[in-house]
Amino acid sequence: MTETLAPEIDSRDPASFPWSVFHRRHPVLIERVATAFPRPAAQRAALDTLLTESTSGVVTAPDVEALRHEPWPWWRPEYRGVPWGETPFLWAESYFYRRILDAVEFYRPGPWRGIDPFGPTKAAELAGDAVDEEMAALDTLAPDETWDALVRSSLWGNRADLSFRAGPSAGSGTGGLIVDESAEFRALLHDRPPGQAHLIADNAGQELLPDLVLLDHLLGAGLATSVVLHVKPHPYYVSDATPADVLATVARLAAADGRARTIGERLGESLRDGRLELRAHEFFCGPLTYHAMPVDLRAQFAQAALTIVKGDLNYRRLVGDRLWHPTAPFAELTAHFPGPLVALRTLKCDVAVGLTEATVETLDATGKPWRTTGEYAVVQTRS
Ligand SMILES: O=P(O)(O)OC[C@@]1(O)O[C@H](CO)[C@@H](O)[C@@H]1O
Repeated sequence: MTETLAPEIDSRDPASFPWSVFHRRHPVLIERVATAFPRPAAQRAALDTLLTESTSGVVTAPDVEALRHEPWPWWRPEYRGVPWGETPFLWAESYFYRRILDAVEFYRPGPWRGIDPFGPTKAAELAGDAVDEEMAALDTLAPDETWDALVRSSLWGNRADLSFRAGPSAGSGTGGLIVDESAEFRALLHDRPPGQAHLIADNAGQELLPDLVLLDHLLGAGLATSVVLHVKPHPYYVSDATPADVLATVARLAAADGRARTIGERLGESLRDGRLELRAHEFFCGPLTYHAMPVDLRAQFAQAALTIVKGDLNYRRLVGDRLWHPTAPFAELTAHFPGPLVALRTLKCDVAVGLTEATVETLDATGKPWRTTGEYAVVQTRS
């Protein structure tokens, strides 16, 4: 049971998934950030220093100059001098991404201020064929399959996370849904009076596009009176959606043909008339779980008819970044979250909860990793 907290995940074990994130994914990521733009040598050096420090050194304090321009309220002085792997994985990853922003002078007044270090990769994905295919597929949907198809593409869009492509563990096949509460999700919207629906976004590109289409559907089908889309206020994890990414995605839809264009134009209208509201709370870029949500954000979800929580990182923050037993009850672990919720998540880290004993046995019996490959997914609800 969950009365006692399971161990918090860290990245000290070289055989662990979090270790591979720091030692295999991050070098690829740093190289990409370093070369995506012709950066001055000082930025390249700062990125290299960060990589060396986070793989074989100890945690150092954030740059004072950077903090003057943008505070990072989550700095923990007790971690100074500690090997990165011995700090909580959730904190360490978050700090790593903040340090990337500092290395590329994201907050420092000057020419690099506000330039998204992941912008080129996100732009390439948004311009790519996969997005064209997703948009073209909208024209083939029969009305009676629309809901299921939109939920499916929002869910599996999470698998397309760009950080995944920086690592070796992306599987090719799709394992499938290992918790499927799609019917409960549907009921939460279809069998209740419509209210304000919220969606906590995850990645830009192939994930954000179907998220936006889903929100448009909620409005158009009368399943929500208004919708709120929560994104990161600034670049965070490699492919995380920012307000600029939302606007680019709406523009991409509106510039397409067929149904995608209609949806894009309608989303633009909804942004203008406030039926679709974009919010970007600073907390979304912090290393804390949602148990520690500030009161203003908590109040927003408390009055929501439903909150859709997207992706792997949001899931870790929702249930806690801990080595829970995979049968630990989802409802119990998310009881702290105000209001009804649904999690749409492909599994890309060690955290797994809410599975049945039989499912765990079947997955374990495959003899292959199932928690971290993105091949499996869950739709989990709590009313
Ligand atoms: O939240 P997302 O985009 O679904 O997934 C993000 C994520 O998979 O990337 C990291 C590894 O790079 C994981 O720690 C993390 O959970």
